[in-house]
Formats: sequence, structure tokens, C-alpha cells
Amino acid sequence: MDSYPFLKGHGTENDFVLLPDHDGTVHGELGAERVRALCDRRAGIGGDGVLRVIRTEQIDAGRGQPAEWFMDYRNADGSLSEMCGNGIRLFGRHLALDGLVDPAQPVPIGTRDGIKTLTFAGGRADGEITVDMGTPKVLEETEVSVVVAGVERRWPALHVDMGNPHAVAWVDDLSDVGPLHDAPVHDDAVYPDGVNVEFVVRRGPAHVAMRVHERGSGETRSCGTGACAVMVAAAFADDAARDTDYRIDLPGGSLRVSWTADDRVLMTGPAVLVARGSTDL
Ligand SMILES: N[C@@H](CCC[C@H](N)C(=O)O)C(=O)O
Repeated sequence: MDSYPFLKGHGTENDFVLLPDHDGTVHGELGAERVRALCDRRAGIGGDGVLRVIRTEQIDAGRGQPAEWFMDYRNADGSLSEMCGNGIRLFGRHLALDGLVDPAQPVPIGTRDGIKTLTFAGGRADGEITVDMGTPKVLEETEVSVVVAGVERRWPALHVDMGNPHAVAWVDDLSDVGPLHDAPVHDDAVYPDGVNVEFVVRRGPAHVAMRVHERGSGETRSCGTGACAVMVAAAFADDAARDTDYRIDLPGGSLRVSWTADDRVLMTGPAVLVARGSTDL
């Protein structure tokens, strides 16, 4: 393979390399080594993950899903995940701006966690995007821990499944968890495939702030599925009325999330394409 096209963008500074590969002929299996090379922030393009843009009929994981396009998501270390909330808005932005979908209509996207439907504000390709993230699962409470300056700190953490696994821990201050260079320690029996860990503080009514350590990508500036898991944990703790809009602040920006009366989580936020080109990586 010589050079091939890419786009680069972010959602609340959770950044991704997009690889158009509509018929699955450009990248074949898309190996972990290539993903790591693309995401490398010094020797590559740089990103928290890679989104391959492929037709659902061309990928085993997508076949049978009633959507033309499939988001084939990989973490920066090359591992697969079921879903990416910031990535799917960016994926939709690219499809809409490049005329591959009609933003005036709801846009279904295939993922390893099934179909997610995107709505563009004002029916505009550059409008804010709301994603129907599906039904969350609130599971058991466990513990997570980190070592800060040689001292182990532990917190109870609620297991929330947003298609991918999350552990949500309430802390007194977001600096309590230290620099998060290493993955927080979790219970492998509860999270056999690893976990995304969110640390959360309250900012006001229906308003929280969080940091996240992502499975496969390390600490990131934002995580869409993580923001949804945090909203669900907060609404659960608050016994909040359904359809309450929560504001979730992250290091890279803010997202709005609500849990509807019919048990679906809706996430709204920005998505920005910043570059396109071709690469030999
Ligand atoms: N940043 C993403 C989540 C990406 C996947 C995650 N690291 C996992 O392995 O489950 C988001 O915006 O949701």
C-alpha cells in the first residue's frame, strides 16, 4: 500500500484519525500496529483512536445492521471497543459534510454495540449533533484505586455499561487522583475486558465535572460514553426525574446528556474536522 486518505478531528478534544475505506479494500484487517502508528503523537498523525469509515455490508461486525455506514473504532493501542461517543459525532460530521448522508434526516450508524442514530441541529451538516446512545445498564458497585505520590487511594465505583464498560467514582476533588499516568486498578472479575474509569465531582444541580482514564488510550480530554455513564450514575444518585438535562464538564469541553422516560441516553455536543490529507503510514 502506498499512500491513503485520512481526516483528523475531535469532539471536545477527544481526537481521532478517520480512515475512509468504504469498500474495505484499502485497509484489509486494519492491524493494531498500523493503528498505533497513526495515533502516535510524535511519529504519526496523533489521536486517541482511529475511526474506519466503511459500509456495514463490507465488515463482519456490521453485517445485518440497518445502516449504510459502520464506525469501525479502535483505541490508540490498537484494541477494539464496542462504542465511542465522541467519535461517532465526528464520524457523522464527516459523512454529512462530505455529502455521504442527509443531515436533514436521522442518520443511523452501525457500531459493535448496534445502531446509534444521529440528529443534526437544524438539519445542517455543521449543526450540533445529538446521538441516541441506547439503553444504559446500571450494574454493581465495586472499587477502583490509584497510587498518588506512593499512597494508594481507593473509591467505590458504580459499574455502568454504555455498550462499553465504565466505572464511575465520586471524588472530593479531581486532583485527588493524581496525574493518571497508570490505569486505575479495577476488579478483573467484574471487568474481564478492562474498563474506562471516570472520576467525578459535583458542580451544581444537574452539573458535574469529570476526568477519565480510557481503556486502550490512557487519560483523554473527553469521553462521550464516559460522560453518559457519569450522567446515569449522577441521575441514579440524585433520583433525578427522567429527561433532566445534565451538563458534564470535561477537560476538553462540555457535553449535554439526558436519560429519557423511555430509558434511552441522549448525548449532545460538538464535532470538529481539522485536517484532511494522505499518509504513507
Ligand atoms: N473516547 C470514547 C470511548 C472510546 C472507547 C473506550 N476507550 C473503550 O475501550 O471502551 C468515547 O468518546 O466514548
